[in-house]
Amino acid sequence: MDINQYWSEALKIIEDEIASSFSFQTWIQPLVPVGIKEDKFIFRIPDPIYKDMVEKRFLPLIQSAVAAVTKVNYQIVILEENQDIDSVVTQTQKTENSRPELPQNLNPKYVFSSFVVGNSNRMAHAASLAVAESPAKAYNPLFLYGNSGLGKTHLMHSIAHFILDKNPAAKVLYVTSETFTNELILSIQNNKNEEFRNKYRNIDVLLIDDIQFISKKEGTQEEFFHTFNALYESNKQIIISSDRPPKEIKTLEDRLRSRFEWGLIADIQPPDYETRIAILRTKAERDHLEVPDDVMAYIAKNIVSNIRELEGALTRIVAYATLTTQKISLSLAEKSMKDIYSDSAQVPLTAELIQEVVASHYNIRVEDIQGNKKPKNIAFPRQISMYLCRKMLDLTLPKIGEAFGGRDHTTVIHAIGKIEKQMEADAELKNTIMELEKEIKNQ
Ligand SMILES: Nc1ncnc2c1ncn2[C@@H]1O[C@H](COP(=O)(O)OP(=O)(O)OP(=O)(O)O)[C@@H](O)[C@H]1O
Repeated sequence: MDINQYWSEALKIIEDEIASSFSFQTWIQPLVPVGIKEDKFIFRIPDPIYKDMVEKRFLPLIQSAVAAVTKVNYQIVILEENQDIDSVVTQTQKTENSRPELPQNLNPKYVFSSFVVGNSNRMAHAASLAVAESPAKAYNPLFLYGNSGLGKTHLMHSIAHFILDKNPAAKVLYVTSETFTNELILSIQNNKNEEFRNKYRNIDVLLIDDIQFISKKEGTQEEFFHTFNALYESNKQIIISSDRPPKEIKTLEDRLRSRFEWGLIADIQPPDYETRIAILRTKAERDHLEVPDDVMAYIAKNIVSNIRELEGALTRIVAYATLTTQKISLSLAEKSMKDIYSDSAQVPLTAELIQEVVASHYNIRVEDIQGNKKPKNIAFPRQISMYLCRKMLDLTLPKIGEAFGGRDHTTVIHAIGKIEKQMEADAELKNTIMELEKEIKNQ
């Protein structure tokens, strides 16, 4: 078994042990196993703010699950954000292992061959391929934009894989703008600005995801401006993604906006019906699933604007069939999707909807939930709303922060952690939150 297989077996054990599936999704699923070195089973976590919480609450459980699967009592190590995997092993092993490793934050499944091309993404796909084939020669920068869940990250990782396959020595760096910001702040705090600059300016290809989040951060914009110039002037490729085009990113400095427009801007639109069906077919084939055509058609008709949700619906139907030991059929699909999609066709599930329901329950105004006021009678419902947004919506932490008046993602994670902990101790609160969740679903 390889490390990923070990981890997927261990995950099953952990999932059985953790009572709350939400805790499992929030704290355990983001862990990415990256290597077994000597007596250590090593993970990376996409956001450093999770590390502390995972170590405090779940380390013994992770350790025993890994031991049960591997039959070895590994020490569990979660890497620090900038920590290199080699820094946790001894010198002897380092020399044996000199082959460059794939950047750990690239998803191996996000490659060009698994990307389904349709009218909605043809241009973005062609531009990405051109950039991957001739970095810094075709379009520089390449700016990809589109709504959530439409394949921007998939295309960016595909470019990185393609370049690395052709030239394993290429220095390719993929980061989210959130990581860029966090690393910049850390470098300032620790007086390591030189190191930060070396890291970001000494590369061949920089891919930076979700750039819209630097819009309110002047210091980050300043640093990114210099990073951009240094790379561009030394003829290095820059690829940027955002949920909107440069001209719609508010409070972005003009000098950055104009640079983003220097190269090629390509948008990704929601897929048409045929592409949605093709994506579902590809997924079913890849996962060796037998899914009747009418079931595919049912999913593709109901989920139109987000590919992550499209794939999620298929997964849900397959899971439902397995759990209830039935064959996948149209009626089973209808039943399994009823909870989420029946009424939501009229009122889409959004952060605003969650804020409205919570505000009305606590008798406060939605604007207060979204605003900055600190009294407990407002701050507490706000934290509950953040928790529910994370639980019920497919939104990243920065996107939730944005829905609450542009708050930082650390505030969101703090709120989620706090509400989770209080729910464990307070059955009444748990009940209230479950009722709110039901009410939101029934809107
Ligand atoms: N054309 C496609 N073919 C196959 N799978 C796709 C396609 N587009 C998106 N997907 C899949 O949909 C999911 C969401 O895509 P991705 O994470 O790239 O979206 P995104 O645009 O970066 O969203 P966000 O802005 O929320 O980060 C992924 O699992 C991805 O593999």
